[in-house]
Amino acid sequence: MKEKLTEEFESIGNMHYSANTNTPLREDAFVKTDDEKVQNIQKHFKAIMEELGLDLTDDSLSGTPYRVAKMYVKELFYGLNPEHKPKLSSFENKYGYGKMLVESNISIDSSCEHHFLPITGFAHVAYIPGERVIGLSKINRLVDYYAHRPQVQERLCLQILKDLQEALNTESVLVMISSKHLCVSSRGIKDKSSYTTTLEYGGEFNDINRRKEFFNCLNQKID
Ligand SMILES: Nc1nc2c(ncn2[C@@H]2O[C@H](COP(=O)(O)OP(=O)(O)OP(=O)(O)O)[C@@H](O)[C@H]2O)c(=O)[nH]1
Ligand SMILES: [Zn+2]
Repeated sequence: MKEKLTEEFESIGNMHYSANTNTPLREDAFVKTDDEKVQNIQKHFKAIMEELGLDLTDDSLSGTPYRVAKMYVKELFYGLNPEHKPKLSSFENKYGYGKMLVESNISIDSSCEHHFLPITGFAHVAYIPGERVIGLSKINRLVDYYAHRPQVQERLCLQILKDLQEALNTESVLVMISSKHLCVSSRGIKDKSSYTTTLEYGGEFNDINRRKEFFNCLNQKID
């Protein structure tokens, strides 16, 4: 089972890119269960808090190592466990819809792998169907899955793009992410106003007119 999961994880969408966009993982990444990971991280985080001089006998602090460990494994980083990868059910494009579909304002809640601080913002995804269409919510679910790993925004963008290209069997997919990195706004340079936009695409989106059409769709307001 564990070997199978590792294989699955490593084979994620190698179809269209020679660059390796996989999240760097240790070989033993799937040996321990999530509950074992929570137990171990709890001990390590207790040591960090004690090193900072905090008194863990205080009843407000005593549960924090467990809370943080559970939050890492089960709330912030569940996308490291391939068992949580959504099934991207696709359907035959019987109706022959052939123009652009845009799923916009998909919430991004991710974490920066350099500082383990939040990345928050939105993803906008577009594709031009061939023979297959995909359930709309599966796009949001895929974004959510890859966001819940320690990330850099460029790789997050590519991981979403590659899986959608594979599921839809077309290169004509575009993924745009605009987000704020707390590691830029709340520490270091402490720039509160800047945000980061990444844009990756293939197929028909190489045509500037297709990308303009996409940007026009983003400007539509429905409420
Ligand atoms: N390319 C890219 N860089 C990121 C992302 N998230 C954070 N970073 C950057 O990663 C870099 C890490 O740089 P270092 O110099 O090793 O770390 P640092 O001393 O904490 O850097 P400062 O943030 O400049 O204080 C910083 O410039 C971050 O802004 C991301 O998603 N993509
Ligand atoms: Zn960071």
